[in-house]
Amino acid sequence: MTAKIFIDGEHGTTGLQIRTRMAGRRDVELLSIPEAERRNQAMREDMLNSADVAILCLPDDASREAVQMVSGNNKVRIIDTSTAFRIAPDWAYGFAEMDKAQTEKIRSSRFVANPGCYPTGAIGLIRPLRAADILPDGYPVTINAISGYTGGGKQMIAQMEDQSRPDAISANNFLYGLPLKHKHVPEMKTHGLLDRAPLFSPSVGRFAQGMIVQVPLFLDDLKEGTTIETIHAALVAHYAGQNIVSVVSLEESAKLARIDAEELVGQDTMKLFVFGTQGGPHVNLVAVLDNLGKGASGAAVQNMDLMLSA
Ligand SMILES: NC(=O)C1=CN([C@@H]2O[C@H](COP(=O)(O)OP(=O)(O)OC[C@H]3O[C@@H](n4cnc5c(N)ncnc54)[C@H](OP(=O)(O)O)[C@@H]3O)[C@@H](O)[C@H]2O)C=CC1
Ligand SMILES: CC(=O)N[C@@H](CCC(=O)OP(=O)(O)O)C(=O)O
Repeated sequence: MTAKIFIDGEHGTTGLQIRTRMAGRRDVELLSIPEAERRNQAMREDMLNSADVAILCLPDDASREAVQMVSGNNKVRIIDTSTAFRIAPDWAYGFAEMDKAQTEKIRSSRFVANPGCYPTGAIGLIRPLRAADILPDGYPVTINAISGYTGGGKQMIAQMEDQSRPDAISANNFLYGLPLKHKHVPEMKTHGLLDRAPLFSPSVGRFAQGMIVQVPLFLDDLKEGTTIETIHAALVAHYAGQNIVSVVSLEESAKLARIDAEELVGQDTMKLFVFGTQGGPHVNLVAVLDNLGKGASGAAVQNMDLMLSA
């Protein structure tokens, strides 16, 4: 059977990349609204209620409004890429690899919240260490990250690419989220299984896509006896049996002089690394992903495929 899919926000950054990933597929039929009508409420409502799966690629408020539009419809299933429902208890968090039970939750859920791009890296690194009791209660987790500028959607893309705009950004690399209240912190805390909100400092570089997320740790403050090897082994065990998240071997990581934020551009996978020196006091956990791949559009398609396999 062909599943009807409607991408609300199909002409935006995330929506367009989902459409590209669906091109040529025969198992799905894309319902579509012309770009000029993208904010036409009646057309959106009609499409939302005609779909088997609706993928919302909208700002938070518009996502909430879209969910309202299908409130009388108990057939359509929703994948929301915004921040609106990521810690809502009746929504499944769409990161299948974060936990052994998550695949089934996504498969059987009507409402799936696609994770944020930075949280995919951060939760991917932190949650296995919390689940294995390596990262103790109260540990002051810090998360530093750099994203390609497409992470800021159409507006930031224009600000970075069109220097004639009055609001053009000329910096090649900038820190933001300076009040330390980024919208991703609640989901990092909840799905990272943290008892204390992490301190998150994001940044943007002058490259379109790609991302590095770092979680540096002091070994002395982790579970007694923790080493770079035990951390690496916990990550390897956590991600065994799937092929989306890979953990790079310690030997391979030790040979690297640099990590490239653009390494996985165009791919829907994520790589995790554990850096440090054997016997040393610190480790740096690092995730590399495409903000629009496993960080957004690629993850949405993975979630859709799981839902359609129910
Ligand atoms: N870019 C990224 O890397 C990631 C994005 N996300 C999330 O995905 C969602 C979409 O982001 P992104 O694609 O980057 O954003 P864009 O700004 O690139 O695209 C958003 C699209 O939604 C449309 N839109 C905005 N408001 C409404 C409305 N009220 N009704 C109908 N359509 C509307 C916009 O139209 P118009 O052109 O008229 O404004 C645009 O086409 C956001 O919630 C974002 O947080 C998640 C992970 C990563
Ligand atoms: C570079 C940049 O601006 N990134 C965005 C995060 C990406 C995004 O749009 O947010 P979600 O992942 O929550 O959907 C931000 O910091 O708000």
